[in-house]
Amino acid sequence: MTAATSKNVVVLFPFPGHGHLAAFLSFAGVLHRALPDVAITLVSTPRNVASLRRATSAGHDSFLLHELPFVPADHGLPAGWESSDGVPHNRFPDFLEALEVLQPAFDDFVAGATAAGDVAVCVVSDPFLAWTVTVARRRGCAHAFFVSCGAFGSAVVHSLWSHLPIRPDEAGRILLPEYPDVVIHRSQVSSNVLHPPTAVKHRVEAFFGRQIQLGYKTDALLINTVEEFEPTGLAMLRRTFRLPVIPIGPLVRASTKTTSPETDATAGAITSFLDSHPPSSVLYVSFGSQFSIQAEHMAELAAALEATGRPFVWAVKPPDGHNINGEIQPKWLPDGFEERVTATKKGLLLHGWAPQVGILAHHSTGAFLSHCGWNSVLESMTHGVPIIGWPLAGDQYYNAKMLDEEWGVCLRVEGARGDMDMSAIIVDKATLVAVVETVMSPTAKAAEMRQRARAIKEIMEAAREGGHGSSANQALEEFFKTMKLNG
Ligand SMILES: O=c1ccn([C@@H]2O[C@H](COP(=O)(O)OP(=O)(O)O[C@H]3O[C@H](CO)[C@@H](O)[C@H](O)[C@H]3O)[C@@H](O)[C@H]2O)c(=O)[nH]1
Repeated sequence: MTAATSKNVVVLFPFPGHGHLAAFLSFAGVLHRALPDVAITLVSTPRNVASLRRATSAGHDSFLLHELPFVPADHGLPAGWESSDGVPHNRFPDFLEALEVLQPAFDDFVAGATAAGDVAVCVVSDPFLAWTVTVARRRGCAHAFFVSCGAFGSAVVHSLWSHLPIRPDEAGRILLPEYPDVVIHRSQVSSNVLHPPTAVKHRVEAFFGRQIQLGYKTDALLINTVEEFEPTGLAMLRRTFRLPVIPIGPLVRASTKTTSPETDATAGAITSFLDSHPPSSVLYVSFGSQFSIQAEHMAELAAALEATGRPFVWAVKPPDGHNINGEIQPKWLPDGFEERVTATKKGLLLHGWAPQVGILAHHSTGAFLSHCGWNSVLESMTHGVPIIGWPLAGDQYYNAKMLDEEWGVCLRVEGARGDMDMSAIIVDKATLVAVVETVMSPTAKAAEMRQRARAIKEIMEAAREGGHGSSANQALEEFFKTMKLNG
């Protein structure tokens, strides 16, 4: 691939949430390596730009940052609410609507970028910021969505959003008109999108209605996935959108180096814990950067982990309804739980940010109990680690469904299907013990899951950017052609 002239400008606009920002950062890195002379700018609100700047100082120095003015209080949001990570689920519609007001400032920025005349400006945004299409069209720019979720999950979510409000049948089944083969259960969709309507649901419906219509006006969909890993989901999206649907993945963060005495100490403790256990014997538990399980489920999970006696590393966060970046209160875990598992060297509780990729890369990690956020899915699959799926919201249900039904690499926790605000979720100690034992003990199912995870790992390795004939390279070429960038 030859270098482009600096007359190419790519403007990347991620949705403000950790998983989305991280995926866009990886994408920026890939773009820069493929076309070093393209000017890449990441655009976001002040706090997110500050966090991207910190990431920049850790090695991403290949792009510029641009800050759009955003004051949460102007939209009735508490100070600091600039990232979906800190926004409680019942305020999510407020957050989504607030971001729509960034449009005039973004328009000014794109107008400035195109002012030079002979510059090709291309806008790549998150689908949650679909209004960027309007700006791109107004300013004569190419536009693509970069979807940091998987293809199957995106197709299902898109279908659900296209038919709001959702009316399950008497058995709780939801049929997707575009995809008659896919059946979703009522407990696998957010209550925000279910019939009967309420004032909040009307707002969510109106927001998604706007996104859906704009979604068809883009030039391409870039998906952080791999053709051979998600043929069904990609085919579904291509059928629906009739646009280039380009699997650009797997974009997965590298296992990062530690940068402070504090993180060095944590990393050291994790490594020595993992080193002290046999290969594939440790269960890693994490529910991502935005979600947490309910308080009663935390207690059941802790009791189950202790009962199995299987070694585990748990990136533990306060339960749903609390600040998930806050301290763990003793009442959320069984009495003396952490002290006991630490003393017996059976468990390691990680408070704060866990070095997830490093843990998944360690040979002692045997399975991942995960909410099935797409980044976690890709990180697990690129390291050949099978998943115990405990989805909590949105695409996570469909990611788990795809991994389970298409690949047999994920065992879903029975009963963990309800969304965050449904009281009818039943996940108890016995259920959790059974599923952990199935995956962590030498069962036929566990062996099969490991073998399938290894097969997916190979697919991911073959696809990765850089290798000769890699499908990620082909995808990039297709992207450059569609966006009319010089490759
Ligand atoms: O202690 C932690 C917690 C998280 N992570 C990282 O944070 C990311 C989490 O991403 P993901 O697994 O996708 O979960 P969420 O943060 O919940 O991601 C949101 O965004 C995803 C798409 O980008 C969607 O698939 C999810 O449903 C949505 O919740 C991953 O890279 C993890 O490695 C850590 O490194 N340490």
